[in-house]
Parts: sequence; C-alpha cells; structure tokens
Amino acid sequence: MHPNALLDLSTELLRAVLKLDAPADGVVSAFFRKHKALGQRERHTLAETVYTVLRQRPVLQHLAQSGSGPTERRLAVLAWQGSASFLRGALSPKELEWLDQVAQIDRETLAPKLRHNLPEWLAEPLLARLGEAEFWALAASMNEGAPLDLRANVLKAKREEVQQALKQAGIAAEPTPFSPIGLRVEGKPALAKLEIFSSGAVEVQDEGSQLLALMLAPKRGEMVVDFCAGAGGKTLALGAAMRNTGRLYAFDVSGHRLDNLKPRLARSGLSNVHPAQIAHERDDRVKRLTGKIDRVLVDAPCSGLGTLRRNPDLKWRQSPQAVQELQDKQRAILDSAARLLKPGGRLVYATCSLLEAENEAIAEAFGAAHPDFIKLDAAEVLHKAQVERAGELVENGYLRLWPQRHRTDGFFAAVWERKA
Ligand SMILES: C[S@@+](CC[C@H](N)C(=O)[O-])C[C@H]1O[C@@H](n2cnc3c(N)ncnc32)[C@H](O)[C@@H]1O
Repeated sequence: MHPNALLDLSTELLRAVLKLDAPADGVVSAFFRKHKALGQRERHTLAETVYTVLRQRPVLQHLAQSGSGPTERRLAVLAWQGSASFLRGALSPKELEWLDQVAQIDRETLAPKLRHNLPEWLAEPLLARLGEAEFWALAASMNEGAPLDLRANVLKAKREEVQQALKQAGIAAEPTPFSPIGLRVEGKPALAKLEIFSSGAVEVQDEGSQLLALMLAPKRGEMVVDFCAGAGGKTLALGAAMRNTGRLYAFDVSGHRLDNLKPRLARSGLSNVHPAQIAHERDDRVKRLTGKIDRVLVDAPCSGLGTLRRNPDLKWRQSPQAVQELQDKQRAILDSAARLLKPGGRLVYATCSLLEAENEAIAEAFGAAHPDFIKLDAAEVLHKAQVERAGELVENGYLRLWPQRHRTDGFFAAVWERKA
C-alpha cells in the first residue's frame, strides 16, 4: 500500500477511536473487517499507532498543536509505529520540517501531566497512594505492552507438559513468578492453531486473574458460584480446580458474554459448569441458592483501570461519576452474593481497578456491615494455594497487584469466611 494511503487510513481509524464512544479494541476490529485487503504488517502499524495515541494523548495533542492539517493526521504522524522511512514517504515537505522540529523537543522538560498522560482525577489518588517514585514507575508501565500469560488446564496437563509442548512448537515460555499453574510468553505468537490450545490443555489468562481463582480455592464436590462470570476466564480456572466435580454456577447479566464462555467450556473438558443469565443480582435464580453455596467469587464490574496496558482508552472513557455509579453496583452485588454462602463458606470480592474507591472502600464497608464475615489474610490464603512469595502481593491483608511491581494487570481481592 502507498504510504499516503496507509497514513490516511490511520487518520480515519483514529478519528473513529477518538470519539471514545465505544471500546477501542472493538472499533479497531470493525475497521479491519471493513478493510479486508490490509496485510498483517499494515494492521499492526495501524493498531499500534492508534494505541500509542490513546496511551499518550495529552502529550501528543500538545505537540500536535504546532502542525497543520487535520489533528488526527498530525497525531498519527507523531505516534507512528511503522517504519520511519515509510512514514516520511507520505509527508509533505512542510510536514517533514514540522516532524523534525517536534523531534527536537525534550519531553522530560514538559509539565507532569504531559509526562504521566493520565487524567488528573486518576493521577491524584494514585500519586497519593504510591508516592512519587512508584507513581512514575506505574505511569511508565502503562506504556509497556502486557506479556502473554497462559494457564495450564490442570484437568488436562501439568504446567511442565504445556511448557514442553510449546517448546516443540518453537515458543519459549517461562513459569510465571507467582501462579503455580501459569506460563509467560514474550511477544504474541499465534496459539489458536496449536494442538495444545485446541485440546483445551492451555488457556490465555493474565497471571493476576489466575491468582484470583486460586484465592477462592474451590474443592472437589463443592457448590460454587462465579457471580459475574462474563466470558468465563475465571470460571474455567475454578472448574478445573474442582477437578470437574461438584457444581459451578456461572452467573452474569450479559447473555452475550456468557455465550462467549460456551466454546471455551467445550474445549476445557468441563462438565460441572452451569452458565445462567440473571436479570440482576437479586434474581430468583440467585435467591433460590441462599445459604447453599460453599464458595462465591464476585469478580465485580469495575472501571477496568488496572488493565490500561491493554485498554488505554479506559482512562479517557471512565470518569469520577462512572466510578461512583460502579461503586453502588459493586456494593449491591457483593451484598446479594454474600447471602448465598453456607456458614463456613468463603467469599472473594475482586476487581481489576487500581482505585481504593472500588476496592478497599467497598471491602471495608462490607466488613463493617457484616460482622458474621471474618476477613482472611490474603497472604495466608495465597500461601496455602502454593503461590510463591505471597507476601509480596498483599497490602493490609488484601491482594493488591500492580503492573509496575508484579507485571500483571492491576487487581484487588478481599477474602472472607462466613462464621460457622
Ligand atoms: C470483570 S467482568 C467479569 C470477568 C470474568 N469473571 C472473567 O474472568 O472473564 C464483570 C462482569 O459482571 C457482569 N455484571 C454486571 N452487573 C452484574 C450483576 N448485577 N450481576 C451479575 N453480573 C453482573 C458484567 O456483565 C461483566 O461480565
């Protein structure tokens, strides 16, 4: 494709993504479906350029002010993730001169908000919690791609066997530092066609998500509920931990998300999972199980701000008001889910948010209102689940995962046991 045509496409795609009215990954996929003739390398350049703009929007918008022509074209030029000489082939002499001028600017001298590239309402609480040095490490880690983590399906293969099969396919994978069933692969090798994947012996899952499922620690023959199962990332891990015995209900209000669980379930070999769409957290299907369940996972709907490495658009699509609305939902779901537990049962509340408002604040309020639930120390729980260096993952008794510390997405989890 001619350089100018590809730059024009980036401009068009960027215009669609920057409306911020839908998740960026969906907008990019729809664009690629429309432009079927694009090759793999061209798709890579387009997607990475758009994601770079989303990650660094404030600084790029600041630098783009001095140029001319459509703003989205200027942003695409500044964020270009393909070959530099290819890009130069698309630019006018005036644009070339401008690009060279911008390259002279030392970005380290710019204002803090143009260096951390976070909205103020998000930067402020993170800086207060982490302190200067770690806050800047977090901001930098958001600009790095996330590694590809895999989970061995213990029902079908041991981690070492999966590692060996990947090696034979020419893919180097290392054991994850914390999860005893995880493997980490650098880069993005195609896995879908591998036998080890189609046979269900391995699933793609961030190490942080694996740790959440390990914290629930479901046992053979138990009654377990995954209250916000979505496409079932954690459901699959829980079902395998139960060795395909007992009963695992996968609830969600979204039938569409639960539909995405079905092919994964078929591959996994699990027959103990019962997906069920519920209308809301007080649905009759939920009420019927009151006091009957051994373990409940609430992987609550949240701002997703722990996943900014993968979804940088979220920092521009979320707002303090949206977080407040999510808090109401989180409280309501946790309250309803807790009613399901038998005496002695275990409850895990988790999010992939970095904000105390969606994490400690929800957990503390729940604990204060429910004296019959005893908080368990997450470090002990993780240690019992064979997690290495569990103490490094825990703050104030809660699981707290950070991209800059643990190379996982940001996750939070609280664990309680209902008094016997
Ligand atoms: C963080 S996602 C779950 C991700 C999933 N557990 C996984 O591991 O792939 C939160 C889910 O909560 C669901 N949800 C939202 N409100 C709900 C409610 N009132 N009751 C149950 N699920 C709800 C959303 O549809 C979404 O799928």
